[in-house]
Amino acid sequence: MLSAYNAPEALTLLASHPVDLVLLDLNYTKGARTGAEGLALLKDMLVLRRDLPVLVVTGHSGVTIAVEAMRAGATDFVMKPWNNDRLVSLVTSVLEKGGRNHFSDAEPVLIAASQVMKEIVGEADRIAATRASVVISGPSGVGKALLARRIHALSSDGGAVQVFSAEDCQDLPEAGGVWICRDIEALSPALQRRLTDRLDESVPPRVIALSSQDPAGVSARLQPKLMLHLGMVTLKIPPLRERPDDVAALTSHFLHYFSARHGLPEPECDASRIAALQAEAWPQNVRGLRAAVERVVIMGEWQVSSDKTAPQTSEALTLRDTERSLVEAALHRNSFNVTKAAKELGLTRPALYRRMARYGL
Ligand SMILES: Nc1ncnc2c1ncn2[C@@H]1O[C@H](COP(=O)(O)OP(=O)(O)OP(=O)(O)O)[C@@H](O)[C@H]1O
Repeated sequence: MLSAYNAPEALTLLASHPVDLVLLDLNYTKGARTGAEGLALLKDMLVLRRDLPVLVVTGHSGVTIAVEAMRAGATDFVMKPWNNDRLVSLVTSVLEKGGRNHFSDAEPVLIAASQVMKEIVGEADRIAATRASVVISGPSGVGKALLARRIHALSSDGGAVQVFSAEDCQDLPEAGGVWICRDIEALSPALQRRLTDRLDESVPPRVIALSSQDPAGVSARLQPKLMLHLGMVTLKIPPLRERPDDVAALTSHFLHYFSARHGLPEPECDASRIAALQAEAWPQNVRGLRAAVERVVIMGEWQVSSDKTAPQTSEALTLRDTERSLVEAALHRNSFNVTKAAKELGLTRPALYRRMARYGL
């Protein structure tokens, strides 16, 4: 049996262990009475594991909130103070019925501890149930694809989702439904026109467009008619270095997750370690932090500033920084004429676009 005392802990356990059933107190924080926190956690758990049996336990907030929880996907509820025999028989019958689908359809957990991420996730959840298209922008590795999958998971389009990249897209998908399109700004003018036509149809696909450009960069590169459809809702995820609260929460999540996944002990992590991680630049954002923490788990020790890794990191950073400034300078010299800048840099236009997207230029 596993116990968690707050939402991030519960989600981490769920992502890293084969859980058959959850018993969820709808007011798990001392003094909480409305049941709102329990309902929010229930929703997050069901995003992670659509078929997870969850029995909610409710007292103060009464039967209305229990009914709301059932509507949101809880399997059943028990009222406080509960009768032990009834609870045991309920648990047994749910376990006997339940399919044991532990990991197969599990989505990675989306951790949002900072205020800014909470607001973005709140907005994403709010529009998830609609058919609105959305643009999610933010530098590489911040979690755009993860947020897009969450929107899909919470939407009523339970069906298949088509994920494709505009960069190597020769044609649009035939089927409708939900389309997650990476690097939307790289869509060719012809495909932009075709996409606009599809979105004008009576049953258009729902497009979740992702881009490493900021919203202004996206609208500068897409045709105005297409932007009218896509730009209805824009969510901008800031780089990880601007979200220290998320660095702390993600580190503890990944430590736990990878320890369970690799069957290894969880390395210690104190406040000074977290402070050091919060001071890092994280050029690859959450993707970089995730890989760094997995490495710590596998190696069994923190080597972030060891002799072996430090030079590699700084060399990688220097190369990256140099490339970024070369690309930026060439673009400025050529007044953002991509054809001329690409020629000057000895790159093809798509290769330059890729770098511009990578560096958010
Ligand atoms: N808030 C988060 N909580 C947990 N994991 C996260 C979070 N954000 C990102 N990740 C993880 O970081 C990795 C990168 O995320 P994702 O692929 O969604 O980023 P992206 O912005 O779409 O990147 P790119 O633009 O390079 O495709 C994934 O493994 C994802 O699960």
